[in-house]
Amino acid sequence: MSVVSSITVKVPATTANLGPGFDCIGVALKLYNEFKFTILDTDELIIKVSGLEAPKLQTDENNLLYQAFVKLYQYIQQTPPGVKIEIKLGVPLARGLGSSATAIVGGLVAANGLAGSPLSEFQVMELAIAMEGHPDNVVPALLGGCRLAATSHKGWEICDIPWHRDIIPVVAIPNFELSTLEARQVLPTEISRADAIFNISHLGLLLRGLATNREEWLRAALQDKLHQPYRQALIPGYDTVNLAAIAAGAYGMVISGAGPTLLALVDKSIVKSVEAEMSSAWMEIGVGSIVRSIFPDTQGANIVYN
Ligand SMILES: Nc1ncnc2c1ncn2[C@@H]1O[C@H](COP(=O)(O)OP(=O)(O)OP(=O)(O)O)[C@@H](O)[C@H]1O
Ligand SMILES: N[C@@H](CCO)C(=O)O
Repeated sequence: MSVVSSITVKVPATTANLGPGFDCIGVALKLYNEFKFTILDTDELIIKVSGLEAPKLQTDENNLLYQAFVKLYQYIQQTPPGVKIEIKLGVPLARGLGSSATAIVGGLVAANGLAGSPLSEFQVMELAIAMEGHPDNVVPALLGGCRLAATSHKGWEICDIPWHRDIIPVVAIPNFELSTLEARQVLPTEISRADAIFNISHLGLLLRGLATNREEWLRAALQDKLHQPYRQALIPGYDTVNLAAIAAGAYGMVISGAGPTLLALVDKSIVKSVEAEMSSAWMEIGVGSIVRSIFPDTQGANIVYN
């Protein structure tokens, strides 16, 4: 086991659910947070944050990245060392782009690397799922690509989902936050059989649509009855942006993760017009936003030893 004293981990943003795949599917995106951990010879905790929305992050032991770091040391029954953490934020916070998953995966992967890799990637993934409470962001954040997670007698089965290269995600990120906690509180605890059948069939269609880029399948597949109907009211302008995306030719629009970011899936030939229409739709009702296409990331969390 080689133990190092400094490590940098780069972790991608993710978009979870993709409409009907609530709590089980997500895809990594080429937008990153970078975390550098340096072990100190005192028991101090120093956290420095730079980049997007840096002042919003806690810089004490309540910081989620640090909590994940500590979690791994507790799991391997070691005392966490004093550490300096330098955070470069590229993923906006509490917008439905998996910022908390980057922190959980980043802290666990860094601690595992610094401790000499006592845990396998699968064990790190299990810890990450337990911390986040659902697998759909942390799994693609760790492994890259589009991933489906299902429970099994062994714990989890993870399946890589083929993604046709001409399908481009366009994200419309508003200038307000929505915490996952709040967006989960509006969901019903029970659903009807009809809604369950609706989502099972649409998720199946989505998997084939993603593999083939077949227009009529994707146009039908991005619908959902488990979470989006209840969350739309938390996102001002949802209907306006949805209509604009569809009118511009997107296959469909969904809530990215728990929101408030809205995500359109688009054939590469019309990306620019969908970006422009979604952006002006939000502007019309006075919501500032950043709208851009972001390609899927295939690498996942990436370690750089210093
Ligand atoms: N890089 C980070 N370092 C430490 N904590 C972070 C970091 N990024 C996010 N967090 C914590 O996670 C919170 C956001 O988590 P939340 O689950 O509400 O949103 P999200 O992960 O961005 O969205 P979603 O889960 O819907 O994709 C932040 O308010 C912050 O407390
Ligand atoms: N599947 C999760 C993703 C956000 O963490 C949700 O929609 O609540």
